[in-house]
Amino acid sequence: MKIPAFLLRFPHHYFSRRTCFKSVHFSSRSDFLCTGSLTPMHLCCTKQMFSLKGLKRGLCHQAAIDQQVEGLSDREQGLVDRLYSGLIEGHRACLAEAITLVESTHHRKKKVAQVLLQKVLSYHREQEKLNQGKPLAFRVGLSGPPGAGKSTFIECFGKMLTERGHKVSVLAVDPSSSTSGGSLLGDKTRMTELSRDMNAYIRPSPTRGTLGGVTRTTNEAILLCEGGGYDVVLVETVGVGQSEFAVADMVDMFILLLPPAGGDELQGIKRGIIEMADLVAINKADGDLIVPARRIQAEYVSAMKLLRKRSKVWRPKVMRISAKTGEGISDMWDKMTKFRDLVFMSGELIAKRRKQQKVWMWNLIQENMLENFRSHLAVKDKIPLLEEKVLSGVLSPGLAADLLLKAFKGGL
Ligand SMILES: Nc1nc2c(ncn2[C@@H]2O[C@H](COP(=O)(O)OP(=O)(O)OP(=O)(O)O)[C@@H](O)[C@H]2O)c(=O)[nH]1
Repeated sequence: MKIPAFLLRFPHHYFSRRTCFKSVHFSSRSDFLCTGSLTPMHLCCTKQMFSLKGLKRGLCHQAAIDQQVEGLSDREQGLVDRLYSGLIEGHRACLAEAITLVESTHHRKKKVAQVLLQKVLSYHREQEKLNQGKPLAFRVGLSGPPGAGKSTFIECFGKMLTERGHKVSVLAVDPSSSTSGGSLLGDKTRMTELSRDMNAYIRPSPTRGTLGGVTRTTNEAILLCEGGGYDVVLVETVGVGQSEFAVADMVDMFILLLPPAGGDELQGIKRGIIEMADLVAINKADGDLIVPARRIQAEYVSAMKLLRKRSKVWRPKVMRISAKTGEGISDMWDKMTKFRDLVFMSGELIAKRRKQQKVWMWNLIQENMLENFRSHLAVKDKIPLLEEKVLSGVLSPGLAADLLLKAFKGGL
């Protein structure tokens, strides 16, 4: 489709008319994510603006931002400007406020948050260009069963990094709270010393919402932390559910922290998560636990040899550490930076981040679609009825799903 010249010159004019074309070409749209021009949330919200095939990249991008900005009141625009400059100047209070904003489920606040994120993304791109394309921050996922020593480790590891001049943020993802009503990570006082450190920022995930919601806000919180100058972003999760898979999809490196305990005690840990690990750290390798820690290390070394190779330049490592004594922590950081440098130099890091952006966008679409489906008037009342029929064996799940989907499509 040929784009009229006046549209290229006045994209505002074009988009403000809310012209919406039916055709949707997602593959070309994914480019916006891969180049970091848009956040997946932004693209998800404004996808009707991208339906004109072949529209120039810069034009779409700018128009999308402009339209979002245009929709804001002066007060909202003022808030975006204040949070943005505060964030870039490194004020922790602004970072905290900005994360609260992205966590909000309020319609207006969500919109304001997207404008802010968009500005932060533009800032990122500029900074990364200055940094020869190297990412501003190292995103690290940390998972492990309850009691493995995650908080003790983060405290020790975080302090070591801040002493070396790094700025560290810790985002604790705990979606268990949304299903069980209790919080595994948020309830107790954790990492007391690190939380007092001015070069560290610790944030528990929201205690409400679905895993999808938590995933979105964590991804966005990562961007904000990076905008705030944190060069190491640690995303912590309890390794007993689905959250660790979600976290593995947001980070550059995924670390599994395990206690020196055997198979039975680690039943909660899913096999799949071991396959995601770039590094397995057997913690508590001190005192009487040194011997079992060695044994567990050997077991994991042989188990991991059997796993499919995920990187051309890195073989997952298994090492022993003690978060209590600090033994092995510095060596662990050396391995982590080696990993970061190797995957960056090989191009794997950038490719991984691009892929993650796409996964993030599709997760958002999936989540939104499902939410629309469940709350749609044509379906809402039928769901419990059909669920009941499936449970009692009167209807097959396939037929029930067909009936619901038909009702949904009919109601569109
Ligand atoms: N001996 C020894 N004990 C440790 C070490 N790291 C942690 N611990 C102990 O293990 C227990 C659990 O540590 P936490 O840091 O709270 O573990 P966690 O994984 O954060 O646990 P949750 O907060 O329940 O998820 C505490 O009693 C720690 O003192 C270590 O390196 N050596």
